[in-house]
This record gives sequence, C-alpha cells and structure tokens, in this order.
Amino acid sequence: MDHPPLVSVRSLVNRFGAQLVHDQIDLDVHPGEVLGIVGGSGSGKSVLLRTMLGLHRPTAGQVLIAGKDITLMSESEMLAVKRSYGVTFQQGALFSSLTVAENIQLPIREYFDVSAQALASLTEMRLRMVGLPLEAGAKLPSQLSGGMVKRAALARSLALDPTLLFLDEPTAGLDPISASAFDELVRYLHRGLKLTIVMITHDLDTLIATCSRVAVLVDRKIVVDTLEGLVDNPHPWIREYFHGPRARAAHMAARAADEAQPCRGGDLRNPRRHR
Ligand SMILES: Nc1ncnc2c1ncn2[C@@H]1O[C@H](COP(=O)(O)OP(=O)(O)OP(=O)(O)O)[C@@H](O)[C@H]1O
Repeated sequence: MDHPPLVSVRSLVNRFGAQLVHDQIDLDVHPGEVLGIVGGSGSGKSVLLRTMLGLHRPTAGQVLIAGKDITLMSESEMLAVKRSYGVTFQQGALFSSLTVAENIQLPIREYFDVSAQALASLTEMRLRMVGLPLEAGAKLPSQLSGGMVKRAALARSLALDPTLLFLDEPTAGLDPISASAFDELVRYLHRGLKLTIVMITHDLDTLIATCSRVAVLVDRKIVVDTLEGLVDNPHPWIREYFHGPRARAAHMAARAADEAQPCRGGDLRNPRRHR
C-alpha cells in the first residue's frame, strides 16, 4: 500500500478482570478499503470497535488514527478525532423523539453554526446519498421500516462528511432483499464517495459483497486476510465459518447474483468485487 494506514491497532490488550479478550493484537485499516470484522459471540468484536472509536480505553497497546495515538488523548483532543469518522451502532442508532432530519442535523449543529437553509440542503443531500425519499426527513424513526432506519442512521453518520465509516452489524435484522440493497449502498459509499469502511458483521453475504479484507477474532488473537486467503485457513473456527452450511448458501447465492449481475458479488474463492 502506498499510503500509511488510516487506523493502526498495535499490541492491543483488553482484559476485564480475569478475562482476557484481546491478547496483543495488531490491525491496520488502509485508506479506501472495506474491512470486515467477524468472530464468534463474545470474541471481542464490539470491544475492538469501541477501542478503535476511543470509547473504551484498552488495558495496553495503541490505537493510531491518522498517525495519532488516541489512547493517550484528552477528551478535547478526542472530540476532534470523533468528528473525522462516522459510526452507526447496531442499537440506539437514532433519537426516537427527533425526526430523521433533526437526527441528521444534530452532529452538524453540535460543531457548526449553520443557517436553516444550509442545514436543510445538507440534510437533503444526506438523504439522497443513502437513497431515502426526502419525505422521510419529516418522519420519526418509529414511522420508518427497519431498512429505512438503518439508512437514516447511516445518513446521520455521514452528516459531518467523514472519510472513515464504522458500521456495527449494518444488515442485522433486515430481510435478505433489504440486506442486499444495503450492501449495494455500502458499495456505492465506498466506490462513489471513496469512503474507508470498517464493519462488524455476521452476514457472510455482506462480507462477500462488500469487503476487500476480513479480520477474524479467534482465540483472543486476530487473523487478517482476503476472503480467498481465509477460505484456505486451517483454523477450525475459520474453516467452519467459511465452509459450514451457511457459508455454502452464501457462496451459492453470490454465484447466482454474479451470473445475473456480473459486477456484483462473486464467489468466495474468486470474488469479483471492487478492489
Ligand atoms: N464493560 C465490560 N465489562 C466486563 N466485560 C466486558 C465488558 N465489555 C465486554 N465484556 C466482555 O468481553 C467479551 C467480548 O465482548 P464483545 O461484546 O466485544 O463480544 P462480541 O464479539 O461483540 O460478541 P457478540 O457477537 O455476541 O456481540 C465478552 O465476554 C463480554 O462479556
């Protein structure tokens, strides 16, 4: 890679009492990539994400964002870093008492003094970016479908025009068609807006459709590779994940989609994704 990593995790240790969750793990997020994070339940995906976001101070190790160690930063220094990335959490994505437009405007109001007209046009732009109709702006989150809520949360995470986006289980709870449409949106954000994306997902279809590399948390360590590389990895959990019944279904679905629409998906060994 020509450019330095956007995020570097070095010798990261996370321990809760006697429980060791991460044991000296290293991870780089390169500019312009879509990196998936997978692992069994309790393997430490959320803790890793929270550590990279500066929301959890690790037991030991470093997290560098744009070359600066966020584990050493004061709260005010951290605020500036938080402005540079967007994030959508699996739960509690939007404020339920605010309309979608007000939710999107919240981060902008927090940092900038913008006119009502500018706010309205920024909101409209974000709604368009995530494929929501403009009327959705006036609705409360409870008045939207699950897929629309995810898009609205994404619109809010894009409010401050980040170059780096963290997504926590973006397709969880969506039906397969909505999930596939959301994958398409992630590909558009990556390709069209040149965003670097880090996402936790359990969804193999999403991994195949969107990710250029995948980080697998196993045995308190991390294995980072391309999908093709991971398919041949002998670790039992990784083998089961990429060769088990759900993997076979995802593999077949990706092949079918690839035949129907050659620019999409591809199979696990031979993905024809963007790179
Ligand atoms: N604040 C905390 N205090 C104590 N233990 C914690 C804390 N946060 C996380 N853990 C523990 O760390 C481990 C990893 O948690 P984490 O939420 O990162 O798992 P995960 O891989 O995201 O799991 P899942 O896929 O089920 O969401 C779990 O055993 C969890 O109980």
